[in-house]
Amino acid sequence: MPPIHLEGTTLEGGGQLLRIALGLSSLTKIPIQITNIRGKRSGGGGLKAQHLTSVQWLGKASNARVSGVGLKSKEITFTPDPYCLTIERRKLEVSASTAHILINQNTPGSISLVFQAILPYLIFSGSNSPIQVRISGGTNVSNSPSYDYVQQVLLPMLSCIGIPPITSELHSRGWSTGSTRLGTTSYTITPLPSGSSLPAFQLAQRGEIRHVKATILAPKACESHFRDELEVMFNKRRTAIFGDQGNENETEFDVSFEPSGHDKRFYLLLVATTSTGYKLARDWLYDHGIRTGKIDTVISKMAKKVFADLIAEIEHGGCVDEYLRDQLVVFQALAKGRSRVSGGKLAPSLHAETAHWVVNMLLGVELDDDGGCEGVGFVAGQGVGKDGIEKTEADMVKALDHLEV
Ligand SMILES: Nc1ncnc2c1ncn2[C@@H]1O[C@H](COP(=O)(O)OP(=O)(O)OP(=O)(O)O)[C@@H](O)[C@H]1O
Repeated sequence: MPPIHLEGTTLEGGGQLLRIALGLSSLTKIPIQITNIRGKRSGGGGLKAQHLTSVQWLGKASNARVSGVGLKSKEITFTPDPYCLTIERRKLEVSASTAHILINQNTPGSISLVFQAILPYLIFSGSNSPIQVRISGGTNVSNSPSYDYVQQVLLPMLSCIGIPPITSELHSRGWSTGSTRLGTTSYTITPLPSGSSLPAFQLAQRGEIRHVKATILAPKACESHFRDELEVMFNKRRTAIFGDQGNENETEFDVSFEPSGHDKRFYLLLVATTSTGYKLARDWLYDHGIRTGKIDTVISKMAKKVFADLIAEIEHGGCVDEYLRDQLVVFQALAKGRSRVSGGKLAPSLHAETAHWVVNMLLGVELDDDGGCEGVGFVAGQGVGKDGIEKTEADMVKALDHLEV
């Protein structure tokens, strides 16, 4: 089968195109060729360490032939072994208990984006035992989901769409701001049972906003000022958040604070929970200059902006925020039957459109304007190619145990 060609400058033209394509290729065994990787990014594009890690891991897991692997590489061809029943025999001791995966990055490349790349593969691996994946890199990195976003938004929302619960553990934080620093997190995934599919899911009725949680990571000395600023801001925006009826409940706003360990590390996440249990969020890892004596301005700017962004998410009326919308597309495409994720009045972001394009290229799935699509019904531990033909019957738990890059 000749590889499907994906031009890396298409739409958003960044790393997400590569991650979704690799995840789907590893599962379905459809070979892909990506040219002009991250072709719309400044600095010449190509694979950064974080992307390279994902290519290497998925390549090993699916026993793929990969050409063009290397930092800054602008073109790869990825050909998974169509008969890869069990790559286990290479190095692995099979255990009936939890499988362990270690992924070590030596720069603070986003842990969440590596996780995003390998997650579909793990969920649909057909493993009958849980899989624990431990990844080092950055937990708080610009332009990517923070550890906190994954824990408070992505994982609960995956559970809302029918994916067995995934737990997370933060061992240490890794930062791209202040002095750069490596961190480590673990996730424990219970894959879909071998032979089963993810049933179609509907995120269509959002319900009312019931609660807002703020997570602050900042220098310890700012704690009380940051908390006060958020309280004031929240009280002023109560109607915009909860609507005219308001929500007079005392427990509607929680704030948690963790010292960031550096006077130039500021992060704020706001998560709104709806009456249907959905989560909408916005955050900011402060990435502007911080002048001595101007910390109050930073805090006030952050609180204002993140509240304004959250309110804009609430006002569009959808069930997911802008970021989650693109992150759920791959699961819609793999699910069995017609799934829908309502993004409200907001047009899909360029990232979401890119995700639509990739799933269409690889699986033939088409998303409509309403956020709906007919998924292929991918069978965990097996595989359905674009032609609907079953490719393998991999027992990937054996393959995954102690797989390390
Ligand atoms: N603040 C955020 N909260 C949650 N998710 C985010 C946030 N910012 C970005 N994302 C998600 O991170 C992903 C970013 O993809 P993108 O292709 O831009 O990243 P990348 O691999 O770092 O590549 P590049 O360096 O090419 O931009 C998308 O899935 C997007 O939804």
